[in-house]
Amino acid sequence: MEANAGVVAVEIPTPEIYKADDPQQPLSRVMPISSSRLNKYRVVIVLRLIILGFYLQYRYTHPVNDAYALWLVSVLCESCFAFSWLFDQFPKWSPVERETYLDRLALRYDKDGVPSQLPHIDMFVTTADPSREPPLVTANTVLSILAVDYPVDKVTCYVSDDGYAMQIFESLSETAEFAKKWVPFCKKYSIEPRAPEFYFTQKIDYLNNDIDLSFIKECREMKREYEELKVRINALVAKAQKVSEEGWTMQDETPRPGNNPRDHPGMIKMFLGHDGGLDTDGNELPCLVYVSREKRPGFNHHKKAGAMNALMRASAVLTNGAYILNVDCDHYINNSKALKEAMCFMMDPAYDKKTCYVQFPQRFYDVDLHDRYANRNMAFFDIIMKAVDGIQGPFYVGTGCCFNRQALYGYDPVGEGDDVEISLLLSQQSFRKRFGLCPLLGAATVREKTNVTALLKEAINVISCDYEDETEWGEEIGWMYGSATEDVLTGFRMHVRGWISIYCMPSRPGFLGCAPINLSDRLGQAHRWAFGSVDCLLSRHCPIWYGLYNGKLRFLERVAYINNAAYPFTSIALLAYCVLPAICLVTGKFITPEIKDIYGMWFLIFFISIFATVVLELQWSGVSFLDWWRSEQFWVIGGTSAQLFAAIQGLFKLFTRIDVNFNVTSKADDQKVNSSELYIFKWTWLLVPPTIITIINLAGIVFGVSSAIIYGYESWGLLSGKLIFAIWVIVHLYPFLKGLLGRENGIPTSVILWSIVLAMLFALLWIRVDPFMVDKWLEVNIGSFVRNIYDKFFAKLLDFDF
Ligand SMILES: O=c1ccn([C@@H]2O[C@H](COP(=O)(O)OP(=O)(O)O[C@H]3O[C@H](CO)[C@@H](O)[C@H](O)[C@H]3O)[C@@H](O)[C@H]2O)c(=O)[nH]1
Ligand SMILES: [Mn+2]
Repeated sequence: MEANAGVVAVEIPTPEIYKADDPQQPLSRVMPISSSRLNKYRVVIVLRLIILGFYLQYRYTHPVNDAYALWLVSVLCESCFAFSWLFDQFPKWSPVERETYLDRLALRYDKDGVPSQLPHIDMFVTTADPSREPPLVTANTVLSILAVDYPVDKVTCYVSDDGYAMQIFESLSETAEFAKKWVPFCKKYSIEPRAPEFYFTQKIDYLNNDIDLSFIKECREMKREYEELKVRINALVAKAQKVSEEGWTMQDETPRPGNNPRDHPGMIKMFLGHDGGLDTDGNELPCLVYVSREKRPGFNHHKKAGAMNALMRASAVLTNGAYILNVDCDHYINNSKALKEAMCFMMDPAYDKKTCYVQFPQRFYDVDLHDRYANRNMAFFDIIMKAVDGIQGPFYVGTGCCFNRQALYGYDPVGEGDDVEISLLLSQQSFRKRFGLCPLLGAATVREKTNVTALLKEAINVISCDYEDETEWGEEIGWMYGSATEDVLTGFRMHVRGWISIYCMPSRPGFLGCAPINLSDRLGQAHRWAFGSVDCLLSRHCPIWYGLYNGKLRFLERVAYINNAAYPFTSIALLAYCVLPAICLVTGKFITPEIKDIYGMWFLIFFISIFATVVLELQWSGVSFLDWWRSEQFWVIGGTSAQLFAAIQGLFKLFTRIDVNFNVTSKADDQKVNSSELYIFKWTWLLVPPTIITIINLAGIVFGVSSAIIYGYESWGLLSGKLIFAIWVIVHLYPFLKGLLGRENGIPTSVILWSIVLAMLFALLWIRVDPFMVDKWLEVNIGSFVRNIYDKFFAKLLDFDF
């Protein structure tokens, strides 16, 4: 400013016309997070690191002599937390946010009146269990895809049915019919979202003046049609309850071979598309392909990853889209521009040759108002993912992710001066060893629409059980096998090859899915994730050293992956730490010497620094305090249950090779927010440790307070330290308790019995620790305390002179 003082302002020539179709213009932009905020955050991180050093130094040099074991355990736990904090914190050094320019994309590749230049996208939907994943849920997802805002001949929707379920198959055929009316309606009025169940449950303001009368009429008509579709799909579900042994008869009266989901031939059926009939406006619709891969006993089908690989080959044969976008059956497209959003990155010259995937955050439609079990997972989706996006890219989280097909084929990103047709480099022989016998895989050629019968035959061939024998599917290419969470591993392999990924967060969420609503489903999911992580850490893909030799995985990205794989192990320390306050309260010992000297200061400063990092982190990420607090609570709930078991099982598997199952999470077929489903759960072993922790801490508080009142044997400073410690634990476990007690059927007797047994064991243990105190306490309690009360109140009452 000052340099310009007194100088006549020079007019800066404005560009004649703003050229959005200029190929030099980027299609997206990194929006660095306000540097003043970020810098404050970084300063506080460094301060916290220093303070942590002093704090730990004090802890190590000041053992509690009369409670050495307590002190040692607590110091070990604290060191473990400090260590895991480092791994969690440092990848968050330079988070980013991004912005896309859809208008530039349209001007450059999708001008009105000319054939669209946008690339072909194959959309994959996976469903596995018709009893947990209602066909209506899948139907809605499929409709949102068919109606997506993208050239119809450039989208194909593949549905993988791992349950080989008639109700899924037939409801797809109903859905295809309904799409002929639904898609033109969506496009005509540009409605959002384009999944009818969710469109019709949102409030439509019919009284708004701007609203078109013909819209009202058509909307009512569509709603009626959709209700009819629902009735028909529900009828199919009901019909499927009674299945004969010989198999099904399909709608067109041809028999369907077998009905055993574990033993059946591969099946593909195409609906809509080029010669599948036009919609009510006379336009073509995207092709919809039902795929149920072959299943035979004795084969390892590799769960979801196997299904994805089968789809990848089938789609390579039939359409060979350059990009693949996969969603779980419950994750419908909520923003019809989502595909174009992804293309803003994939088509951008700055990114196109090195971006393996564009990941959207997982968002949910059915989370209860208070998000009791941290389903929204904001600390992950809005903090960690934005942070790794600033390094080498977000993790792949299994759904709402658009892949570059070449990256899935295991190729390296194309560098400067590299040959684009990489597949040509492979000899015939190594090609077979890699991709199997089908010659159509691996290359980037567009499929002709003719000759569909021959292509279908080839597609059936590539989804057979033995196709992958002696190939690199699941090992080097496609979705990775051998992990309960194939997703993170698949993305990790790409990052190791030097690809980058991108996090795409349009303001209207791209996809919405169904979160597990009750505690047992939620813990089951947390368990599968944690087990997948542990498994990865102990496998040959261990992020600590896997791919170190080629040096393409950036250091902080590696740290983030290590943190993602190792976090379940902190649960062992967490368990110990949550039991400590109870032990402290009943034994009268504490993990620190007196809180009064310099230690008290470090302790306080340390907590302030933790609080400051949290506040600043919430500030740059825009996450609310409540969301953060829910994640924090779930860290303790999941840590003392799901993750703890996963960590133990992971170690167990290392020695015994026994795997865990992929139990599909149940999906409700409407928005059952705050419904009774929230309270339904099955009792599992997962619930034992947090239940015991709560009980013993509550008992400890009662014991500690009462004995201090009567007995007054210790300093109030130490007592309040212990109480805060115990309350900290209980407050974190509160949503868990609510889930446990709030259920409709009451606590199963087995839980109560086990709790009593374990509480007694705990008491015995404690009596062994300090039998003298027990006697003293009992005497005091039953003796003087009761007599005191009697003396004070009761005796006075009796003395009352009538
Ligand atoms: O043998 C199987 C098992 C599962 N699935 C499908 O996999 C998807 C994910 O299953 P779900 O039970 O919904 O798991 P979530 O815990 O909700 O899923 C998250 O975590 C998984 C990894 O554990 C990822 O694969 C998912 O994409 C991600 O949404 C569903 O569409 C299933 O139909 C199959 O296709 N075949
Ligand atoms: Mn899910």
